[in-house]
Amino acid sequence: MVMKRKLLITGAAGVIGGAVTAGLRTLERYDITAADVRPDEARGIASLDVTDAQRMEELTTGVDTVLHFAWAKDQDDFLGKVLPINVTGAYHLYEAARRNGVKRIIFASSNHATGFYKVGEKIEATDPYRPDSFYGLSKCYIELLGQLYADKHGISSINIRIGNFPGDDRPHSDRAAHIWISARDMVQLAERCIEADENIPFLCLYGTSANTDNYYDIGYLKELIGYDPQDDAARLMDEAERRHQPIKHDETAYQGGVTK
Ligand SMILES: NC(=O)C1=CN([C@@H]2O[C@H](COP(=O)(O)OP(=O)(O)OC[C@H]3O[C@@H](n4cnc5c(N)ncnc54)[C@H](O)[C@@H]3O)[C@@H](O)[C@H]2O)C=CC1
Ligand SMILES: O=C(O)[C@H]1OC(=O)[C@H](O)[C@@H](O)[C@@H]1O
Repeated sequence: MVMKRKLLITGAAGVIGGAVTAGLRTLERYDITAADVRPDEARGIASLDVTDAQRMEELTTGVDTVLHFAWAKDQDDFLGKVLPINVTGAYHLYEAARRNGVKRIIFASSNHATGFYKVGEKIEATDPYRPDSFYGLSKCYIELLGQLYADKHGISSINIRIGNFPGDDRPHSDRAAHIWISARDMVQLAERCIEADENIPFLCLYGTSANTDNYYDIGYLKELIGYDPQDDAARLMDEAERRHQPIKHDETAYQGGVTK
């Protein structure tokens, strides 16, 4: 009998975690534990509060790869949410992973880790951080937590700087056209990160579809991990225009969509 790779997906009741869990389940190739602070028996989602170190320890037992999508929103409440829930939760995850011999953690980072690069600048995933908010800064911290555990404990850490993934699977704004990722591309990217060479110790990458107007050049990911995105925001925006669906015109000076 072929042993299936054991995955833990956190934040599985959420927009991205839900889509990735459903997509990976249809492949029938993985043994998946899905978990969220909002458990849902009907959807096969167990209970996990990322601030509960003991529960994290239980759920990572015997797991090969964790996909970490759990996140308490209210992005810039540094003292109320970012630090006590999201940063602390990531710490518990890495610690539990270390103790339980988890091989790889795939973390849902964000374009906001580098959101203060100017629109028009072509950036690479190895360029210096330019967080545009406490939210973006917390993503930088957690990416580097991954670097620490990769260097010190040999846990392979892949940080996907996700662009824009709205719940209804279509881009809604001019800015989204540069960073959007479709559900099927997100599932493919997650699967490619799970399957990527086990000797990759640490990797940051931008997670977008094959958008005509992408801020980032992601073409190299095809050779590196086999990511071959199928969708393009420009195509869907043309379609939206034909159907008179509203598109927000929200171009800003900075890639994260922020103003000073
Ligand atoms: N949707 C987007 O456009 C982007 C999302 N991301 C990142 O991707 C991840 C997922 O985002 P979404 O699916 O959009 O968010 P979401 O809010 O739909 O999903 C997050 C999930 O985490 C769960 N959660 C909250 N607190 C928790 C806790 N203490 N313990 C366990 N689970 C908890 C929530 O119940 C929710 O189901 C987040 O880390 C987010 O920062 C990054 C860039 C873009
Ligand atoms: O930049 C964006 O569009 C997205 O980036 C993120 O990191 C957020 O989690 C998401 O709510 C935003 O919509």
